Amino acid sequence: MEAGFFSSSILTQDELKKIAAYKAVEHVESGMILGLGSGSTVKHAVDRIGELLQLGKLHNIIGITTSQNTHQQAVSLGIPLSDLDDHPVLDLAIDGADEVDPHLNLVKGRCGSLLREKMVEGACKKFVVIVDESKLVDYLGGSGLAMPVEVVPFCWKFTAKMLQDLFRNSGCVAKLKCGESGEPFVTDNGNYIVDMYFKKDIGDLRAASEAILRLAGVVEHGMFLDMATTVIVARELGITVKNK
Ligand SMILES: O=C(CO)[C@H](O)[C@H](O)COP(=O)(O)O
Repeated sequence: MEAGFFSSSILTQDELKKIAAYKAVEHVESGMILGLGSGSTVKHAVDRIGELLQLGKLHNIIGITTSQNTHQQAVSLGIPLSDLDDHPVLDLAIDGADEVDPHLNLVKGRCGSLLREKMVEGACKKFVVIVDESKLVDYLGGSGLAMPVEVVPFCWKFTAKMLQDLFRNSGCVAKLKCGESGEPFVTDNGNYIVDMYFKKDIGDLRAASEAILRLAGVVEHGMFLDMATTVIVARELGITVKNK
């Protein structure tokens, strides 16, 4: 584990995200096939990669994006893009996370991009996760915030009830993710998201993952187990880098 220290006073959460993002971009080398995650933290990393390309400090990068939003951002910055069909093995992916546990397991997908993120980040040799310290938890689900599951729209209430029943011992409440006007949030893949909230630790994460994926209406869940190779945490007192 490495640590670095800032000399400044109080930093905003967005400044911490930017610090983690810039640190992650230090892992990017010319010629890499790069997975570009989604969300407000990785947005800073994508901006920085675009800037380094324009300055001529990086060359021949090919990005593979995990959401329409990141795709649009990368296009606007002139980052050359491709996809997993043409590049099934990536050198590096950079992405944020909603929760990070002490074993570097993650909850991701509160922005709704978990399926493409899991496909892209599962295909990379190195996966660098960037977070501010608010994302650190003792166990997944421990923030009390949503653990997202992408489900097919067909009879989503049935699937949500099955998910809730699966984790009744952990006090699970499953709710449909909705937009600002109350309409169902629709993913880039045309699916819905059911958010699970837990009152207690769900215990064996592998068993939980397998049980969720066995439900026919489920497309993918937001637990990223044993995938991150490095987690960069920006804290008020400095950066911490944790390696697998
Ligand atoms: O998994 C994600 C999107 O699906 C994001 O990485 C996660 O939600 C963190 O977002 P942010 O960087 O905005 O805090």
